Amino acid sequence: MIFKKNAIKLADILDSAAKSEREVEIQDLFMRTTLDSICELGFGLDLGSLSPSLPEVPFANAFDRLSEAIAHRSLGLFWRTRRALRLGYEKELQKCITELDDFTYKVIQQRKKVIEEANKNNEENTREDLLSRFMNFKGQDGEDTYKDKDLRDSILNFVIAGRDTTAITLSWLVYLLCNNPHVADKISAELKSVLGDTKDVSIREFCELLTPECVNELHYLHASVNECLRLYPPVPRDGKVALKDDVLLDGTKVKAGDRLVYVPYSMGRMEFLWGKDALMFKPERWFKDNKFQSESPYKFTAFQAGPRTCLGKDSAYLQIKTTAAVLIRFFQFRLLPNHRVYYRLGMVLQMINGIKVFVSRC
Ligand code: HEM
Repeated sequence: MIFKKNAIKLADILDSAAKSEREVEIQDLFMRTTLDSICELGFGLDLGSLSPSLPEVPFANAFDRLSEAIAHRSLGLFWRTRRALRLGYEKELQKCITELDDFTYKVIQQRKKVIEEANKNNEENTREDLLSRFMNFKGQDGEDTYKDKDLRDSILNFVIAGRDTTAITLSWLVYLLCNNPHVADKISAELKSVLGDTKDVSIREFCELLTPECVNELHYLHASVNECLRLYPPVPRDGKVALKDDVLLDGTKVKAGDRLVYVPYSMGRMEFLWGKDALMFKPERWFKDNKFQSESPYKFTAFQAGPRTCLGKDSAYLQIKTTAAVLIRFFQFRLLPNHRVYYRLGMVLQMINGIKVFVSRC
């Protein structure tokens, strides 16, 4: 399974950092882990960004610059004029779009060739990645349902939605566990009670034991991930446009075309929603009578609510919990003294200089 494979690659990199007592920037490693996973799921492509040499990945680089440029557009005035004149961040944004387009269209053309070749040889196209599935859709006239531009948009949408969000959650989780080691201890105890004693088990053997059914039983780990998403939602603010006149629950009138913004970052920290200890990282708040209790998505808004709720939520939990279980079982993390963690301006709640940690084996 893709998530386990990449969790093992990540663990191997951390293992060598632990042996050489090197500091690591773990947000970058998580970004590589989730990028490789989503590219394999989405394109059926092994980008190899998590290989031991940690190569420069132009595709990922263009994504990061694009996110920052879009955030500048949403804050700045006169962006249409800047776009027309290709000034400042608008120039950068166009450059990033071209780089991402070139990469994606190349992948689409390569896949088309593979499918044409298979058709010629009367072989079935059995590839299961999203791109291949989208390409298999045909209209009644036998024509492709999705044109190249639709394929580009769908695939990039999945990469944008799936890479940063999951990596950012893992990064903040490590940050929170470094500051709350008693929570890491409780997760370790839960791993032991669900998987048994894994003292003499290798990382690969541990991953074998970690079936999706086992991952589902890790309620305290799930609660810790939810606490992390409550305090540090990867999509910290989100905007909507009203399609028709409406009245909000508190009586506020909304007109068709009005823009509304909701802010999961603030909602996750409101005392009237979460109590006096709203700012504390406390996985226990997700348990009632010793049983894990989920919250309404209109209160816990990290994945949004309603018909346009996140499509990748289950997949995200599976990857986050699988990766976190491996890391917590085999490693301990310590924040680098004097490394200050700051938010980065962007569409998502990334850290500007990442998160630097020392890592050691448990
Ligand atoms: C912790 C991880 C994640 C968080 C917090 C998250 C959050 C969100 C949020 C807030 C939205 C709504 C955005 C909007 O409409 O304005 C969304 C939509 C979406 N997400 Fe996620 N996401 C996560 C992981 C993923 C993953 C791993 C995938 C794909 C494998 C994914 C796929 C999608 C898709 C396709 C949509 C669009 C749904 C639609 O418009 O109908 N997400 N996500």
